[in-house]
Amino acid sequence: MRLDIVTIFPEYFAPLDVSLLGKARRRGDVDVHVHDLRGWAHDRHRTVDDTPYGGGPGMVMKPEPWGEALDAVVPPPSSARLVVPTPSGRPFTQELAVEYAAEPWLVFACGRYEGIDARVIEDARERMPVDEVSIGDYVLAGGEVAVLVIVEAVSRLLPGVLGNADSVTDDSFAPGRMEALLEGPVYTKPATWRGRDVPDVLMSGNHGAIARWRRDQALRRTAARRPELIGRNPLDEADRRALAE
Ligand SMILES: COc1cc(COC(=O)c2cn[nH]c2)cc(-c2cccnc2)c1
Repeated sequence: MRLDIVTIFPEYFAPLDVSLLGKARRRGDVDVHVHDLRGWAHDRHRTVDDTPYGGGPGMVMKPEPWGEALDAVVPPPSSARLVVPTPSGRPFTQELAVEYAAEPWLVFACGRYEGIDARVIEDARERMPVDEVSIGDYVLAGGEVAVLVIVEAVSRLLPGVLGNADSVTDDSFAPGRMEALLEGPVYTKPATWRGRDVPDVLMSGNHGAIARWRRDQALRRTAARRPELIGRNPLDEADRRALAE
């Protein structure tokens, strides 16, 4: 997979060498290229923003540098999938992460200020798929952190990046599973820590009972923290009992 990232803060992406992605890069599974948008701002001050038409606070990113940058990074007629993190985007979900993990080429546009001139997205849509995605209902100063989130969620799904392949299919939001339950509590050695014991069932070796206990914990946690997700899961009698207790 090739990833291109266009930003006015290329240094934001130094962490990509140390995270999960570092391994994937060294293995050659991912090829990351970071580009400084100012490279396509030709005035003396390398200006990338200007005041918004119609007035209002803040600044808007100018279309010309973006147009030239995207033409250079994705030379026509080639096509990549353009991902633009923005508070006004559609929700970035595990399902979309799985979709992105299957893409050969993703290009990320990091917006700053109040956003990017809308014509940049319109122009790009004429020659590549463009997704405006939100990683959450809050406003960041720029898209860089959102790109790090998306790139990490996607790269961990790439074959071989995670040590244990199972842990990806067991993800609570993995679309492969019939459900979207939150992860329940997890434990490791020591068996007793500060006077607190690991639940006996997990020490029992009874894999049926362990699976039941884990599902009950996930159901209860989901009902308590994300009740809106419960309805997405087919519940059997045992599930309903667990929720009723
Ligand atoms: C591309 O246009 C953008 C991008 C971003 C950075 O992304 C996020 O904030 C985000 C991404 N998922 N969740 C939040 C911020 C704005 C913006 C809008 C209004 C006022 N101030 C800033 C516009």
